[in-house]
Amino acid sequence: MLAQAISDVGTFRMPCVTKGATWSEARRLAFRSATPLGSVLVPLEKGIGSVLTSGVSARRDIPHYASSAMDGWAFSGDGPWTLTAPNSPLTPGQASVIATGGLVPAGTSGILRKESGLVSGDAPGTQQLTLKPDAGRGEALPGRHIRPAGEEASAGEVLIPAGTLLNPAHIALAAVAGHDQVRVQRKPVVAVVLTGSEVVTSGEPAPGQVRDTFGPQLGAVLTQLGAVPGGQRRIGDSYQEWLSALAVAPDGPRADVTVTTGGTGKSGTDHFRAAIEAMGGHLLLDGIAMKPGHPAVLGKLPDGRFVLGLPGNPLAAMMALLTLGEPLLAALGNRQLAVAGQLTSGADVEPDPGRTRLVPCIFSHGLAVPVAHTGPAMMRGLAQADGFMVVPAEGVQAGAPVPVMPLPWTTPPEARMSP
Ligand SMILES: Nc1nc2c(c(=O)[nH]1)N[C@H]1C(S)=C(S)[C@@H](COP(=O)(O)OP(=O)(O)OC[C@H]3O[C@@H](n4cnc5c(N)ncnc54)[C@H](O)[C@@H]3O)O[C@H]1N2
Ligand code: MOO
Repeated sequence: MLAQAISDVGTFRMPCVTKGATWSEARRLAFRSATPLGSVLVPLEKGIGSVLTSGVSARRDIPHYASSAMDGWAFSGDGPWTLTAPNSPLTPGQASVIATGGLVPAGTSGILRKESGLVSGDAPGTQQLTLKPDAGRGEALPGRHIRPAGEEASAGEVLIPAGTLLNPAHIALAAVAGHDQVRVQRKPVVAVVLTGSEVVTSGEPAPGQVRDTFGPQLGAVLTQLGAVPGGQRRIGDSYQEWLSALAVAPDGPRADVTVTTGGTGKSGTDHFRAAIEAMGGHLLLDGIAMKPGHPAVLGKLPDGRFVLGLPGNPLAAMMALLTLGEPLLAALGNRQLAVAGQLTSGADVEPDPGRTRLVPCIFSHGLAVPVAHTGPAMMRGLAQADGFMVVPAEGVQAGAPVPVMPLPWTTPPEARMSP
């Protein structure tokens, strides 16, 4: 149940934390807690993958001059033609050598392709150009093989409308249209703080240690969720380390969101809540009635930064990221809140009173089929999955509809290539 979002404390209205939200409430709360970041001008190549906020128009006609579409000769009037120096105006009966893309001289009627013409004589000024007998019909007609100015676009024409998700071809078109920068929706910058003195980053961990599952994947997942990775930091389990990791150096990079992993529980080494409070921040949401990932926390610091606390258990953390992080980043990036789709359940899933279960599954022939190895500390099931089922507390029976969410890296089934 959603607790009240604001409570009165004396004459102040203090933000109040929502505890134990349902899965849907948690997503909505995360989405509503943020407003879109502004737009930003970026160099062309940095705009790929961003949403354009100001349309791109042609600065002038494209192409901006009439050019030759072939290697050969520019000619004027009917042949035979006397060859003159290239790049000079032509009068009827004259022709001059031109290359593909060359500026068409004034007075040009058309372009004769190299393979369609014959040059006789050697002395400059006396060479004659004639049409080869086997040249195709119409090779010397007016306008032949000329790319007229403005053929692709007229000056002022909108080439890429605002709202377009920019791909490399859009960026090339913006360059052709004379632009050096594009105005795009700013993406949230997300810093990551990985906690836990038992976490090792290479090789095989000793008993009591765990191999880091977050460092290698979070940058990519955050990028797929529309964020710009803003650096990773690793700390142990002390409160002081938490405080200094969440503090921002005055000249350091500014993140919009900091994601932490671990430390969301209630043990002596779990400092998320205390650190947020000590820094003058507040919690927006503390815990979600879901499994796995129930200890997930969302807070906000006085500098406006959001802090998303993911549980340490690997699958729990990813489900928490997709539950809270995905809507938060969507709101900051000016995108819609994604809603669950619906498939038919391919298996019975038992009731679990009071909480939603997020069950990694594959999508196959319209069915959502749960995968094995989906304990909160496991990654094996998620690595096979296309998405996850959002199973209500009362469970779901095989053959019944079930809400599903795709994983950020999953290609929609209709877009998959056949082998
Ligand atoms: N008494 C209770 N204990 C626990 C509860 C509870 O309700 N009462 N909830 C359990 C659940 S559910 C979760 S999830 C975890 C949340 O734990 P924390 O967020 O405090 O995380 P840690 O305790 O630091 O670590 C938990 C687990 O995750 C492993 N871990 C941490 N970082 C990494 C990493 N980078 N790569 C791989 N694995 C990592 C860590 O070693 C622990 O095994 O609390 C339960 N306990
Ligand atoms: O977040 Mo825990 O499953 O619910 O591991």
